[in-house]
Formats: sequence, structure tokens, C-alpha cells
Amino acid sequence: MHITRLINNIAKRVLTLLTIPFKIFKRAGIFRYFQVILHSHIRLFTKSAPNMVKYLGQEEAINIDQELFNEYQYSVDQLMELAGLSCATAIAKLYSKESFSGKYILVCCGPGNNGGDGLVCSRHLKLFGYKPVVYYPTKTDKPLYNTLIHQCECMGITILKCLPEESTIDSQFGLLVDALFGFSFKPPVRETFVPIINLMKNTKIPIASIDIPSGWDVEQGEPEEGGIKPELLISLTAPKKCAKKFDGLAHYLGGRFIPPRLEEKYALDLPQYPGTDCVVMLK
Ligand SMILES: NC(=O)C1=CN([C@@H]2O[C@H](COP(=O)(O)OP(=O)(O)OC[C@H]3O[C@@H](n4cnc5c(N)ncnc54)[C@H](O)[C@@H]3O)[C@@H](O)[C@H]2O)[C@@H](O)CC1
Ligand SMILES: [K+]
Repeated sequence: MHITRLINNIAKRVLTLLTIPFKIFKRAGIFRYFQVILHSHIRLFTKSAPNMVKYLGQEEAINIDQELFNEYQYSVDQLMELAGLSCATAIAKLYSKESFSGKYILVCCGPGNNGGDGLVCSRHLKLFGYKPVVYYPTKTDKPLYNTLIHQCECMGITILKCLPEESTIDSQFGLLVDALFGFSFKPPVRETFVPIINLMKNTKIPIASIDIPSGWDVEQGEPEEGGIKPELLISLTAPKKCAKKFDGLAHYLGGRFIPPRLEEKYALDLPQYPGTDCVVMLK
């Protein structure tokens, strides 16, 4: 275990060192080309390391969630803040600001807590110097969500009323953050969300999915008719079973808030987070 962790750490350091020279490339095309090549190589290098972390079923994920709130007395906004920060951090690790060449990040938020993570993530992305814009089609009229929206607006983040035209997405946005549905999703996607899911299926810009690629079955993965294909997946607490089918560029784990006793009870076998980081790269 120690040797595989050491190899992982060395690989990550090599990745960071190799990435720095590319940050001087202001032209997104060249930057992204090298970024993809680099990550593919790092993945090959680290693939031999056994991935011990447990992949959760839907019921188990819901039980852990409930236990955090009931037994450990965390409030939703406490965990959401850490989850959203982890997502923004993972995005910043994979995509430099320069790679977007001034383009916006479209953060699509759903009606539940996954959408709340998206709102928090937007706020942190803004603080990191990115340009997030939120699309939140079904606002949840609860104090928590009203506050999160208010905070976004106070930070100059635009909340879009309509979904941007598919034809303008590529020219305006450099990344789409998928915060529509998390571990409580039950297929099939309801009518209201079909246009945004279709847009995500068709778009050429990269997608970063929070916790679950939206529209995927939490345990089985991508639907038979085809689903969205995120480039980055940020699992929270522990990856869900569908993450085994994830074939994008990078998979991070975030939400470094699980008490050791809870980790032990569910035999989560969480990987070691580097130093004080709030995310750890799984692949
Ligand atoms: N411990 C944890 O486990 C934490 C979880 N958090 C986030 O919370 C998420 C889970 O949140 P929730 O339980 O609120 O649920 P979700 O955000 O996964 O989704 C529930 C919402 O989606 C709707 N929905 C479900 N199936 C649908 C369908 N087929 N078509 C259209 N709408 C559908 C439901 O009506 C509900 O409004 C996680 O995935 C994660 O992102 C974080 O905020 C913090 C910590
Ligand atoms: K999602």
C-alpha cells in the first residue's frame, strides 16, 4: 500500500511540474491538447496502483448522508460548503484559468443538494478567478437555496433564466459543470430537464460532473440510449457504483468530512488525501 501511494504521489508531482510550462500557453487549443496527453500518460502510470476505495450503492449513499445529519449532527450547509469547495478545487486542478481564454463556465444546477453543491462551487470558482454563470431552471424555494443564490448574485455571478442556445455554447463557455442530479436520482429524466441533458450530450465543451454524471443510473451507469460523457468526475464522500464505468480524463474524490468512525462502519477504505488538500485524484 505504501509503495503504491508513493508511486501515486510521485506521479502527481511529475504531473504538476510538467503542467507548469504549459500554463504559459495562452492559446486554449494547444494547452488542452497537451493537457489531455499528459493526463492520459499519468493515468497509464498510476493504473497499476490498486484502487481500494469502496464504491457505494444508492441506498448506502443515502444512509451515510442521513447518518451525517442525524447522528453526527452536521447541517446541510456545512457539508455543502465543503462539497462545493472540493468541486471548485478539482476543477481548478484540471483546468487553468488561462485555458479558458476569457470564456465563462456554465454551472447547471438541479433541484436537490447536488444543485446546491453547484451553487457553492460557482462561488468558489469566482473566488479562484474563473467566470462562472449559473443556470438554475427549477429554483427550490427554501431558505438555504435562496441564501446561496443571493450570495452568488452578491458576487456578481449571473443567474440565467433561460438555457443558452446550443449554437452559442462553444463560443461563450469553456466548461460546463453538471450539478443537476446526485445520488438520489431515479431514471428516467423528467421532461423539464430533457433539454439540458440533451445539450450536455451534444456539446463539444468538456463537462465536469458533481458526484454522478447526471442522467446516469447511480449504480448501473450510463443509460442504454447513451448519456452525457463527462471529462471530469468529482465524487463526494465516496464514489458511487456508476463511477466504475466513468471513462473520462480525471476522477477526483472530495468532501473530506467523513468522521473516522463512520468510515470504519461502512468500510469505505478512503484514500489518503495529500497534505491538507480537500480533494484526492483517484484516476
Ligand atoms: N454526504 C453527502 O453525502 C453529501 C451530499 N451532498 C450532495 O447531495 C447530493 C444528493 O442530494 P439530494 O438527496 O438532495 O438529491 P439530488 O440532488 O441527487 O436530486 C434530488 C432531486 O432531483 C429530483 N429528481 C430525482 N430523479 C429525477 C428525475 N428522474 N428527473 C428529474 N428530477 C429528478 C428530485 O425530485 C429531487 O428534487 C449528492 O449527490 C451530493 O452532490 C453534498 O451536498 C454534501 C454531502
Ligand atoms: K451531477
